[in-house]
Amino acid sequence: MPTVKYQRGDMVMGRWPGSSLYYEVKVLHFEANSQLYTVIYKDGTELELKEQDIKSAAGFQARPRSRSRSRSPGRRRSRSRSPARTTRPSCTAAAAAAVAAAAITESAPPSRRDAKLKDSLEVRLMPPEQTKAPENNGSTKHGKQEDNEPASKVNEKSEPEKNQSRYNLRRRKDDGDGKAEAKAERLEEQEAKMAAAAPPSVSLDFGGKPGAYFWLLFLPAWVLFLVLKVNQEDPSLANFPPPWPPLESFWDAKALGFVVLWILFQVLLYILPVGKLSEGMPLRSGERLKYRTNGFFAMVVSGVAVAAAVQQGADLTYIHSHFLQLAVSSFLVSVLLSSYLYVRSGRAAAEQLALGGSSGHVAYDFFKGRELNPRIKYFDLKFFCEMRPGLIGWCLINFALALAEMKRQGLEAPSHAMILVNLFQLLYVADGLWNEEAILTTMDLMHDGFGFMLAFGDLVWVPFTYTLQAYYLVSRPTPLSPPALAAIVTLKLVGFYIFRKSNSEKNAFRRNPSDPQLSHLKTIPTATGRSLLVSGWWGVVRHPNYLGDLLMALAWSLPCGFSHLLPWYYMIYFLILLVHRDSRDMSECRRKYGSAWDEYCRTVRYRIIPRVY
Ligand SMILES: NC(=O)C1=CN([C@@H]2O[C@H](COP(=O)(O)OP(=O)(O)OC[C@H]3O[C@@H](n4cnc5c(N)ncnc54)[C@H](OP(=O)(O)O)[C@@H]3O)[C@@H](O)[C@H]2O)C=CC1
Ligand SMILES: CC(C)=CCC[C@@H](C)[C@H]1CC=C2C3=C(CC[C@@]21C)[C@@]1(C)CC[C@H](O)C(C)(C)[C@@H]1CC3
Repeated sequence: MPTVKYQRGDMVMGRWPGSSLYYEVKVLHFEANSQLYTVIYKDGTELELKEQDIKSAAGFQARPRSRSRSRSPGRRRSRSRSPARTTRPSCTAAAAAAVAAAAITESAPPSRRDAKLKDSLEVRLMPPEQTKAPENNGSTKHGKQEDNEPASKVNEKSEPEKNQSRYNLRRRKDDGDGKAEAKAERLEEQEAKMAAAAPPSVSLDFGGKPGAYFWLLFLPAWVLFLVLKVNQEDPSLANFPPPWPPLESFWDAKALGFVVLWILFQVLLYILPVGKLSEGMPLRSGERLKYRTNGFFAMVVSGVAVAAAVQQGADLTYIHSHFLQLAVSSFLVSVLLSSYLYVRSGRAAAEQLALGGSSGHVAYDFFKGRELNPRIKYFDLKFFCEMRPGLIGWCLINFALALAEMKRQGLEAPSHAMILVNLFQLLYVADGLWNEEAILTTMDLMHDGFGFMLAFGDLVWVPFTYTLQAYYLVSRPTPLSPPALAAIVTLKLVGFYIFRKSNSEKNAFRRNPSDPQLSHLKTIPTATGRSLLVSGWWGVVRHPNYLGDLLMALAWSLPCGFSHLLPWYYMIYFLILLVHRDSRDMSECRRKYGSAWDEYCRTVRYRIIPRVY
């Protein structure tokens, strides 16, 4: 039975991942299964550390002040420059990177010095509060674009503070020992392993364990409610509950057949060796997965196939008349898929699990998803489900609903409102698939596990609730005046512009921070080595992409008029989803980036809507 060396509340020295620096940390928790301690640094960053990365404070000595002045400023200057411009580092991680660099260059043997220095700069160590340099003048304020200070200058400025909290980086027994180099290598290996391990969930979102049960029951029930509601002649809220159809009408084997065929058809298009192979963001293991980003191709081929089928006499209005059965069939597929995902996640290695999905509670983990990138050979299940069957299916259903409207209302062509809804949503999906690579830097792909929430969201929620506006219009003619039409189109285009530009800016920056086209942007360095954009779109609000998306959502509902709440459902749901996503992302980024995130939030004060929220 292993003993727990450090107890909750103990103040100890914790090594910062990727560096040899130790900072004072408080032990919050010990997880027996993973043998990891959750510790909190003074800047609020929480990390999981192995026992060997924790030392008692007595094993350290404060670093003598005089030695840090002996380095060559010229050399440090060249190394401390970041490819993308950064804000002045005096009170941020860059200062600590310089501090770390200084400390390491003194203690490492000359042959390893450069590599160590480079490593520490790449890591951009975030100091605990007391290592920060003083906020010396107004020019250090973020938002001002300045060159990086040479490391020496930063060090000298922060010297008084540094001495309170900097510690000798080497273990004492390494002093003067010729084997230091080999030890450093072993240390680096340990660091890599530590970074790869999946820490257990620290806090559970979505209401935790009881929340998981709630969502597992509520989400399918809500889709059923909406589908039944939109079929009511008078879908007003007062007309409640919607009539319950006979049990046998929920099931149609042919509908299940169509759903399965559609998914298989999309699988076939996905695996065709057509289109670019894009690299995902680095995983905790350092690996970068490859994704076949041929979504736009898949959409075009699907469109041609559907058109050919209609030409051959296929009646797409079947989708309208069997909406409920198709939704139920897709639900069954999503449950089977989620069960498979949950079972296979039991065999996944620790570093393949999402940080938030390994609570150990079956319902929660089933709902949230455990495995980050479940794959069958090169077939990435999460990426495929998010971008193909449901998303392209959404357009197919919208098109079928336009045909159903013509049939139901005896029209030669779809109504203006139906055309707007179809074109707007087609543009949204086509854009998502055209820029498919950008999905690789979104929360779902980078952080969320693949479980019921996303499987159901991708296969049921998107195709059967995002089409409600078109479904609503099938039997409810909604005339639009030319000025209303023009105003709605303008709103859609403005929203789309903000959405696309901001998403592309972040994606380009995450892929290549030194992209010359982004060199005008100001950034805040963080302890993880990644920077945060603090100007451009991401300097206006913290989620400019959500703002654009919400404006587009408004433009999708407006063509349906104000007679009922039902076509406004997407707008309301989306507002709640994005506000919740924003707060999930805030806590995740706070955990990841510590005080650099706080600094970003101080600089960019509003979350989604400038000057409002
Ligand atoms: N139609 C729909 O149903 C839905 C649409 N969407 C849309 O999908 C798109 C992606 O959304 P989502 O995945 O939620 O979130 P984002 O694409 O906004 O990704 C958030 C991540 O971006 C990074 N980031 C945050 N701030 C900065 C910054 N200042 N500089 C650089 N990187 C930053 C962080 O990740 P890191 O630092 O780790 O890179 C953060 O975790 C959005 O346009 C959204 O509107 C989303 C949900 C549903
Ligand atoms: C309530 C519930 C079941 C929520 C699940 C949420 C999912 C429906 C959404 C999570 C993120 C999504 C994204 C898109 C679709 C909806 C889901 C899956 C998206 C693919 C739509 C097209 C966009 O262009 C996009 C690629 C930016 C977007 C990415 C996020």
